[in-house]
Parts: sequence; structure tokens; C-alpha cells
Amino acid sequence: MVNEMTTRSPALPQLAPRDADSHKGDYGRVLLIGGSPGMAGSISLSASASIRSGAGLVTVAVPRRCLETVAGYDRCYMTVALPDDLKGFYELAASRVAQLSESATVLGCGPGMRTGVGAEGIVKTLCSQESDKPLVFDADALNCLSQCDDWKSMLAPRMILTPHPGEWERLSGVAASDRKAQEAAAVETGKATGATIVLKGSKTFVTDGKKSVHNSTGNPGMASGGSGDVLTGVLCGLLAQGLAVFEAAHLGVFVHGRAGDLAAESVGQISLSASDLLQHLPAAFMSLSEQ
Ligand SMILES: NC(=O)C1=CN([C@@H]2O[C@H](COP(=O)(O)OP(=O)(O)OC[C@H]3O[C@@H](n4cnc5c(N)ncnc54)[C@H](O)[C@@H]3O)[C@@H](O)[C@H]2O)[C@@H](O)CC1
Ligand SMILES: Nc1ncnc2c1ncn2[C@@H]1O[C@H](COP(=O)(O)OP(=O)(O)O)[C@@H](O)[C@H]1O
Ligand SMILES: [Mg+2]
Repeated sequence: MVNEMTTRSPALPQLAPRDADSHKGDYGRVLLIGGSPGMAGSISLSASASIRSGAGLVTVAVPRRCLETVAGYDRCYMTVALPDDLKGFYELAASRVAQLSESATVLGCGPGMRTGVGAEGIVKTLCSQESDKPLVFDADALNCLSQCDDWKSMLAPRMILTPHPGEWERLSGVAASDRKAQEAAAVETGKATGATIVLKGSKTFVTDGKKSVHNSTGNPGMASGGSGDVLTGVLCGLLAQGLAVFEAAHLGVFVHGRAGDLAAESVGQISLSASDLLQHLPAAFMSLSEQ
């Protein structure tokens, strides 16, 4: 197995029990940015997953044309409309994201966002902020990053990248068919930047260059559109509750896969949908105390 000699494999982190007199302000404010006409569901899955993963408050920033659609999916998150055009976010969206991110404690960006000048501006703005706020990049945020020659210099230890092998090939240049080389590239990127890389797959690999772990949960029923969007939201929810970056990634992929395993017991692998993952997150979190 790659990197066993150079990285440590840590124990599964845990969320602390909640204080009886705690309130939503104690559990963080997540801002998720993404969605586009035709892919409004993706960022909604992320936002609903953040709520199911314990975030105190969740806001979704979407292209104006998607606002009503996204708002209609779930009553528990808030929605904000950003400037858009027919292709998704418009250039002016980046400055609005900068304003909105001031009141957030955790940022997540990418599901369903598409690539384009507006989306690229958002990714560059988020990367350039002088901030310690955790930041999760998935899907089209990764595709936007891959269009920057100096993308590694834009990364920081506060960031989690969640590529599937196709996205990691676009970023790292290492073929999706060579899993070992992809994992080695993830370790190297972690070492060079301090960022945590979540290289998804049947045994998702999590590394920050110093610590690495292969996830043990999940099943092929999760090979269906939207599963990764749910993971983005889970990670943001855990970060919002104060878990450190690598620990949130480690626990997040485990509980996401556990939700997939519980969903498969309930509906089978064939019918398993990303909505089923959302529905089984509560039981997955409850099962953690049995670990
Ligand atoms: N309900 C929705 O609105 C959904 C929107 N989605 C969005 O659709 C956009 C495109 O994302 P996609 O991931 O579909 O497209 P991509 O073009 O990024 O990825 C698809 C390709 O990546 C490769 N790949 C993926 N997983 C792999 C693996 N485990 N091993 C080897 N190769 C692998 C394959 O070549 C595959 O055809 C993103 O913005 C995404 O967030 C998807 O999340 C699906 C659900
Ligand atoms: N065969 C599998 N076994 C376990 N987990 C899987 C399997 N196939 C996919 N997954 C999980 O499902 C998610 C898919 O993510 P992604 O490809 O980004 O999907 P999407 O973009 O459609 O939401 C990842 O977390 C991945 O680990
Ligand atoms: Mg994805």
C-alpha cells in the first residue's frame, strides 16, 4: 500500500458531546456556493447534508435563476442569490461571495457550479482570502483550480479537496487508471501545501502529507450521481462543529460511507440514491458511539 512508510494512520476522530445549554451559534455557520441551471440539486444535497451532519446554520449561495428551485428542496437552510447569466455565476458574483464569507465559519464550493469566468473568480477569491476558515473544494471548484497553472500555490492547510479520480487526473496530471500513482500525488500535494486531499473511490484515501488513511466504509451502491455532493456537505458540517481539517475529512468519509452501507441494507445497492444517503446520515452518526 502506498505511503505506509512515510505517513501515519490515525484513529477515527469523534465529535464531542453537546453541552445541554448550547445553541446553534456554537455549531458553526456553513456557506455553500454552487449549483447552476440543470444542476440545482447538487448544491442542495450538500447543504442538506451539512444540516444532517450537525452544522448550526447553513446558507446556500446559488445563481439567481436557481434560487427558488434550491429553496424549495429543503426548509432548513437559507438561500442567497448571486449575480448570474445563462451559464451560471456571473463575474460580479465573486465580490458578493467575499462579503458573505465574512459571516461564515466554514466555506464549501463547487458542486454543480460549472466552470466559467464567474466560477473561476469565486475560486480565486476564496483562495486569496487571508483567513483560517476551513474551505472545502469539490467538483467544479476543482475543475476551475485545474485551469490555473499555479493551483498548488493557491492551496493552504485550511483546505480540503475532494476529487474523484477523474477530477484528480485533471489537477495532478496523473491518470485515473493508476490509483497508486494518484495516491502518491495526493501525499505529495499534502506535503507541499498542507491541504488535505480526499481522493474518492471504493476505498477513499485521505491525506495531508503527514497522516494518511484508507476509508473502510461504503459500497458500490454509492456509485450514483450526487453521492459526492453529499460528502461535501458532511465535511462542512463537521468542520463547522470545530473538528480540525484532517480529522473532519477522516470522520466525514467514514460516516458518509456508513450512511451508504445502512442505506444499502434498507433499499439495496441498485436503488440507492444520494437522497438515501441523506436519510441514513442520522443512523450513521448514531452508530459512531458503537465504534
Ligand atoms: N444532481 C445534480 O445536480 C448532480 C450534479 N453533479 C455535478 O455535475 C458536474 C460534473 O461532475 P461529474 O463528476 O459528473 O463529471 P466529471 O466529468 O468530473 O467526472 C466524470 C468522469 O470522471 C471519471 N471518474 C469519476 N469517478 C471515477 C472513478 N472512481 N474512477 C475512475 N474515473 C472516475 C470518469 O471518467 C467519469 O466519466 C459537477 O458540477 C457535479 O457537482 C454531479 O454531482 C451529479 C449530480
Ligand atoms: N464502489 C464504491 N464504493 C464505495 N464508495 C463509492 C463507490 N463508488 C462511489 N463511491 C463514493 O461515492 C462518492 C462519489 O463522488 P462523486 O464521484 O464526486 O459523485 P457526484 O459528483 O456524482 O456527487 C464518493 O464519496 C465515493 O467514495
Ligand atoms: Mg462529484
